[in-house]
Amino acid sequence: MMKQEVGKAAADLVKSNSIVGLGTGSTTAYAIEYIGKRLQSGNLKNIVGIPTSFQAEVLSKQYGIPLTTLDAINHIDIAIDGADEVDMQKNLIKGGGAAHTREKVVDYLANQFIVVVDAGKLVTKLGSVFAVPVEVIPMALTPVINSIKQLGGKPELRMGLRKAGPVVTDQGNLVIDAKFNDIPNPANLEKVLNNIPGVLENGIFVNCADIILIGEVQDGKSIVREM
Ligand SMILES: O=C[C@H](O)[C@H](O)[C@H](O)COP(=O)(O)O
Repeated sequence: MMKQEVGKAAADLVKSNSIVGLGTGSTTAYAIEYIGKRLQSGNLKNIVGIPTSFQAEVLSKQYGIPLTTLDAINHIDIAIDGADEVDMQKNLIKGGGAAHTREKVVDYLANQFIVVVDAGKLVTKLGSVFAVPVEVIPMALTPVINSIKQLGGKPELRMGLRKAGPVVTDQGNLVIDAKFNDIPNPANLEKVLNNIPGVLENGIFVNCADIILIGEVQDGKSIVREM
């Protein structure tokens, strides 16, 4: 319910004649659904979406949102995406759905990036609950795992659910979930992780989010507030 409300609130921020980054995950899925409904009802006109994953592409097609690629456009007006953790400085951990690499490309390009979360995603210290997803090319798996250990992280290869073996990303790579007990400097860890040979991208997003929309229950009612 909270996810639905916050997804709808974000969808309402999309204006006609705009290019929209469409994020990944269960919360953004509601935003995509409502954008589709607004198009259908004529309340929203002439938008084109840039999907951040195969999931976003499938959902957008299902809800009738026309899509394009980054080759065909020169800017993104607004992007809507979920997050796994949000700290007070609007730093994020993303990639719970293994989509953080494409999400980072699209979300950073957007003039306005709206994050949609429920209140359970808010943390005082980034990394205190969630591990940092690190997308790695398959041949580099072992050296990257060793490098993460040297950085003080606890790396775990993400395994599939209802699929034997590891999760494979939309790019055909693997995901290591790296748990750090403390991330004193998220911007620095983002750079250090991306500097390990064989790492494609990690899920720390710094200086990217403009608006955080938070869904929560107050007095038994679902409400949406801005951070
Ligand atoms: O890779 C997935 C994304 O970063 C999602 O946006 C993130 O995991 C949040 O997903 P959800 O809204 O399902 O919690």
